[in-house]
Amino acid sequence: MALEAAREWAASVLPPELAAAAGGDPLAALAATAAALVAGLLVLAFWLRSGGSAPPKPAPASFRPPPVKVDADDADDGRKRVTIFFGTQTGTAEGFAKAMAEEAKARYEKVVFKVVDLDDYAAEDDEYEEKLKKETFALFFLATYGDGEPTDNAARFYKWFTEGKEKEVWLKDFNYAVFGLGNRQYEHFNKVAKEVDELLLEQGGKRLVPCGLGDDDQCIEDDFTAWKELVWPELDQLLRDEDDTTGATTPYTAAIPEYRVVFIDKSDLEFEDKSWTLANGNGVIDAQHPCRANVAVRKELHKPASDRSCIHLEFDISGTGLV
Ligand SMILES: Cc1cc2nc3c(=O)[nH]c(=O)nc-3n(C[C@H](O)[C@H](O)[C@H](O)COP(=O)(O)O)c2cc1C
Repeated sequence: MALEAAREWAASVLPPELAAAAGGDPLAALAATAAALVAGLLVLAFWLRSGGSAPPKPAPASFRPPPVKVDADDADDGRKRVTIFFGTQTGTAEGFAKAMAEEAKARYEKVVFKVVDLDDYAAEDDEYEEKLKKETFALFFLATYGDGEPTDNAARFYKWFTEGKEKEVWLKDFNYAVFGLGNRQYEHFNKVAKEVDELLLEQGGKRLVPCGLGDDDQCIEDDFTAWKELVWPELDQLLRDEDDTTGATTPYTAAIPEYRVVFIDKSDLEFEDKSWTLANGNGVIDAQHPCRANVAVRKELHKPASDRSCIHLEFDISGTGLV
């Protein structure tokens, strides 16, 4: 009887769909609803006891910024640094810059020397000023072409440097020297080097020696050697520590490409090897991939009374692919 009364009461309080889902028994539906409610309350109580926070998410994979690659030459280890820039078209300025660096490394063992292609120095023009401000010792090897134009790899720097800004003093503690590569036969002899040398001075740089004027109409190697002899005493003062025992006359290690010179008497040749003048087997011919060619003209430019020698050579480049 009491069970029947409870069933009637349950039917009056529960929606008919729930009773239908429980097989038409409102009391069973009520019991199932109560059980679900109790289970929900238990989960809620457990969640509140655990501090009410959301279930922990899986820990994100730890993020580490990619390691910054520090060039050993750029690390700030307190050592003095010299940057040797080059602007070249056919490789001579680059060869001189590398030769200078090699010799300087032997002279100043504690100093870091870096040879830099001017094109690679800054990705954007804005970076030139920022980067140059951090330089303290800089050497420039700059060739001139055309109507006193810079080489392709120096063109962007030269435009920025000569046209871009007002000529106020912005270089501080910037010791520099410039060696120009040119040819006196041209109207604008060494214009690029002279211009850069002058502007660096105007803009606050400290010129160590007069601009070297290499002339490949004569012996440009001699000009380079003479200029270096002026530079070393200046660098000695700036780069040598008191405890530096490295001798000033450390032998010179050339980094410029070396070639073997073989004198052949034609009468010794059993047959004339025509393949001598053919291309070098590489896709390109440059300072690193030279090709063979016969000497067509050889003249000593110095008079017999001179204690120097400068030889004018003309090569027969037919068959090399250069013409
Ligand atoms: C086509 C041409 C144009 C040149 N124009 C000039 C010039 O205007 N002024 C100058 O002093 N030298 C000029 N030179 C000489 C070069 O600057 C010189 O040969 C230099 O040593 C080249 O250096 P690099 O091998 O580093 O490019 C010119 C040479 C060539 C082949």
